[in-house]
Amino acid sequence: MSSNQIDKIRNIGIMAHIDAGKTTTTERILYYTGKSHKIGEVHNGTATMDWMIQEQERGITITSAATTCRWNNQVINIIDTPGHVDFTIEVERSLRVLDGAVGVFDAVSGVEPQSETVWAQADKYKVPRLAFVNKMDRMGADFDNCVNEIREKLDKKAAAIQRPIGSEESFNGIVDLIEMKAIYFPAESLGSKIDIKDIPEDLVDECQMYRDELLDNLSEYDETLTDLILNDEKPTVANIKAALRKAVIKDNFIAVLCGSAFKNKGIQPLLDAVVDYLPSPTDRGELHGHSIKNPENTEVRRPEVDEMFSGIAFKIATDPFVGSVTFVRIYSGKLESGQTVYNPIKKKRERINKIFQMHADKRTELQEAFAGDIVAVAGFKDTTTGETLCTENKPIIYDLMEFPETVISVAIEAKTAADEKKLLTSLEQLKNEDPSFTFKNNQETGQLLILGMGELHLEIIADRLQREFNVGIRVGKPQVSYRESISGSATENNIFHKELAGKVQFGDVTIKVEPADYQAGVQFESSVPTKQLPQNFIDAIKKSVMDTAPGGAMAGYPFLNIKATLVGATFNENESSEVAYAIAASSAFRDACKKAGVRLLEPVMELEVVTPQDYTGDVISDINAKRGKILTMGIKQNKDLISAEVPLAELFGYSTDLRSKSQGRASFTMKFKSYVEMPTELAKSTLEKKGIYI
Ligand SMILES: Nc1nc2c(ncn2[C@@H]2O[C@H](COP(=O)(O)OP(=O)(O)OP(=O)(O)O)[C@@H](O)[C@H]2O)c(=O)[nH]1
Repeated sequence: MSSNQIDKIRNIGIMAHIDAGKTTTTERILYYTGKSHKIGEVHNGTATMDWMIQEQERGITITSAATTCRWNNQVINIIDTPGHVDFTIEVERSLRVLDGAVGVFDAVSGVEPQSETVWAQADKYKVPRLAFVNKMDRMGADFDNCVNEIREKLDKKAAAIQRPIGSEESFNGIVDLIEMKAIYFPAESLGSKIDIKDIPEDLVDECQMYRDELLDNLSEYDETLTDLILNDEKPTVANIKAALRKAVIKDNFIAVLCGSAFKNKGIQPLLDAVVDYLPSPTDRGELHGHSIKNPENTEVRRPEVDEMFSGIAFKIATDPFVGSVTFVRIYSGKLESGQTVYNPIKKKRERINKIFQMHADKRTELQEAFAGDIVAVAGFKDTTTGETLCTENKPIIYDLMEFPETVISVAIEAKTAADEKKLLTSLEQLKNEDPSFTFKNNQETGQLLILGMGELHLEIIADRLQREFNVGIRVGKPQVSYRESISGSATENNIFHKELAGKVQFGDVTIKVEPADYQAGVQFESSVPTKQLPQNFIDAIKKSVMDTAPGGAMAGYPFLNIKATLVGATFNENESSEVAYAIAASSAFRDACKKAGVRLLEPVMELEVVTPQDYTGDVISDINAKRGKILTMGIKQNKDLISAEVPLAELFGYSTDLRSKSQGRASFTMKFKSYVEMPTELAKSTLEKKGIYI
């Protein structure tokens, strides 16, 4: 169903907090668009989009699944993303390549913490959105509260374009505020047939009021609409739709819809809204990237089929039938099976052996694919997540995506020698698929550590190793993944001048290190001019510093928040060698860090607890005992809402803790906030428990 009519494509993501109903909504979309003939349900493990065994067993989405369907003559490519914070990389990489998104909210819970995170991710990539307030059938559903929370918590201009008819058990339809019609979804037809009627009399005034509010909001974005309103003329449905489309696409205005995916209500109007208001790839405009020769120069591509090919590889997965496949969003030009494309970051050619359109874990082979399409490609060897693919004669590099820092580790060991053999290649494959996962050898203990975003993330990795890759492993307890940083500035020189491989080699490097205020590894700069030291030696120094950084200088944890500057170097015409500069750079960098004072950093989480008031006191004193800091207190659904920052080290097993403290009535969510310096004595005793003495 690939389309070379690019303005008829919508590439959308479905995103939200865990359990808001993303997968259920997507399953209904597949059913009503005729893509599937039976409705799949999350709770009985039959959802098409949750195809992994771990997803079906747990009723959660772990990996983002892609599919394609048609609605009103348009092609909609959909990516259903996970809601759990441990799988945030899936949301990040999907949003990087999507043109629009539907944020799903639970009508009872409103805007939850993970919704705030995914909305911030969508803001970063400027992805226009619609909001779907789901679960209107649940007790306590409150549509207006949800609209207000979108405005307040997500800081968005938003207005309802629908009103619910009835609520909770009696929720049975919606009013379309643009057409001013009531829409019902009779249960007998599983919602396939819809009845359009006049608005119930008791709702007419209320709906008129909300329609006026909508028009008021929209007049800011569209002069035609403003003129009509000022002249007391009635805008047509077409006028309003045009203004809304403009507002959503250009200014990130949020149109809010409602329904109940589980009860089959509200899905067809949501699909109409996707087509009417979310952008096609053309609406997103020209694409800007960097030139390969001079990264300061901009390269531009039009989102058109007759333009040079360009795309982004945003996901690598293992397909049981095809092997490794790379998901590619095509931004310009077209791809043909058998063709070769260029990866300008790896400086490698990649062959397109096969092109597939994916439907969760099923696939249809295509001979060609066009600008705007999202496809999976078999045959790539070197390309990893986030890299650009383009034509070799005029390369372009699109901005890379950001990958989150790992915060937790678990030691694993192979059960048998045969398992040992398979373990490293399996871990390599998992790492290739998932940039938020990594593994390494713990230098002190010799143990193999797997590192990731949270307990659930690593639990799923361990489970996949055993079941999918058939590797027998023993798994240790989760441990905090610490970082090292420096508390001041220092400069160190190192000279390497020795015989190596039968030849005297020379390298002289002076490096300055200073703390940097950003949550990323090490940043390298050179203030040495290339007439003093040729560029290839500066490159070797940079690579050596970057390779040294993950090993730290105190307890073997990766360095974070450090700026390293090459401030001095001498050159020896006959003896200078890249290896010698690399060796000198590694020592100079580590020594400078030690001189500057190495500190241990620990991950701190943002914790939100919702608890009945009876337990608030206990919950707060427990947070204080865990070295936590209470940030704010509020009310949510008649319960106390406590926001705090707590070190991850104190939060292992918190769900059991909180359950017993509140007799199972309090709930919590947490997400990574930042790495923070540990008090010296605590850092010392933490490391001593690991057998490291500083
Ligand atoms: N009452 C009610 N329940 C719903 C509705 N939509 C979904 N659910 C239920 O809510 C639970 C979570 O739904 P999912 O569709 O898995 O939610 P999700 O957002 O995809 O969850 P994750 O992908 O794991 O984050 C399931 O048990 C659904 O059956 C709804 O409209 N009303």
